[in-house]
Amino acid sequence: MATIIDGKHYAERLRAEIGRQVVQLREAHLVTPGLAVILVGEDPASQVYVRNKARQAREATMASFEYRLPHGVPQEKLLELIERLNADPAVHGILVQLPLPPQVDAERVINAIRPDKDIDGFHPVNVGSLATGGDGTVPCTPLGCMMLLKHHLGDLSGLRALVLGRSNIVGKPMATLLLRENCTVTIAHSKTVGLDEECRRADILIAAVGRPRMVPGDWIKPGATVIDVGINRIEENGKARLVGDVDFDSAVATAGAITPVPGGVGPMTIACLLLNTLEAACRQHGLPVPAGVMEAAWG
Ligand SMILES: NC(=O)C1=CN([C@@H]2O[C@H](COP(=O)(O)OP(=O)(O)OC[C@H]3O[C@@H](n4cnc5c(N)ncnc54)[C@H](OP(=O)(O)O)[C@@H]3O)[C@@H](O)[C@H]2O)C=CC1
Ligand SMILES: Nc1nc(=O)c2c([nH]1)NC[C@@H]1CN(c3ccc(C(=O)N[C@@H](CCC(=O)O)C(=O)O)cc3)C=[N+]21
Repeated sequence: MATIIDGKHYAERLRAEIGRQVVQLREAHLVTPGLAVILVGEDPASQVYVRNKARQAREATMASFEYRLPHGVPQEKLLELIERLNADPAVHGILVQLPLPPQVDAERVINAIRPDKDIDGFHPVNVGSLATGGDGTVPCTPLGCMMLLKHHLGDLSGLRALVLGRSNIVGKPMATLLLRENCTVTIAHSKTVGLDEECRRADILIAAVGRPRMVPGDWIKPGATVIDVGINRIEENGKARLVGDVDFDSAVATAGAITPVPGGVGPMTIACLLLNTLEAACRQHGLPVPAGVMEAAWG
């Protein structure tokens, strides 16, 4: 039986430590980190995430600003709002919830965010920084996955990692982070031939596909560490529920450790968003970025 990696618990501890750092920052330097979240349209799943982000930011005593724009909002209005937030000294982090409706060019919107306020790490400046080993913002979901992996495995050097999915927000930055930790990295996607065999070679399997329970237990190398990023809403026995990209019930018998859905990567994503906002606030005020936050939180 696999060890269940309790992302919810780790995220709670991390948020508590971030909260302590926020209080120190305010007491020592009169700075309150501010997070602005923009949601376009009424996608129910996005509404849940945005609500959770705002609530958890406030719990960490950060300032939270929420902007809800109608589905049909013209691109110019969205760009104007970003310009305003770019210039607002109370806002240190700006997140535009993806996906965006078709009349909006997501690339243009991301490019409009000031790179030092891009707490998602999606701006090309931050993407380039990650690729070349710089210290720009790392995307929240891969950062959260990496924290769980390092805490569980310690040194990742020489391990074979398979990243299933190559999106800009999860798969690609995840692969870059694993490479930085000296893993031997394979990236698989919808055109990959022999996916089951690729998976069976992996000591670390990251699933970020968006297909409910696509990875069965017999694709998993015995003892492997499995990080399930997928968040899929399905209906089962007449009830709505969330499942990952991995078939948890069969995977738990083969894997050495596995993250559940819900309660795995999702809560870590939000905790890392708050961490990125705290760090952005420090940088924007010319203050040192708090070191060892994860160690302080988890011991
Ligand atoms: N827990 C969290 O915090 C977060 C969870 N998510 C979840 O993670 C999942 C992935 O998200 P995201 O990266 O944005 O998704 P995308 O849809 O952007 O990317 C999906 C990737 O999976 C690949 N893929 C699709 N079908 C298959 C298949 N049958 N076999 C192999 N590869 C396949 C695609 O390949 P190709 O490139 O060839 O099309 C693509 O690279 C979703 O469930 C999403 O909800 C996302 C962000 C945060
Ligand atoms: N610009 C941008 N940045 C993102 O980081 C971003 C985005 N857009 N668009 C959508 C995806 C998805 N995402 C999640 C965040 C938290 C949970 C989360 O907290 N999940 C809980 C369950 C929540 C529930 O019940 O729905 C869990 O897994 O336990 C899930 C998914 C961030 N994303």
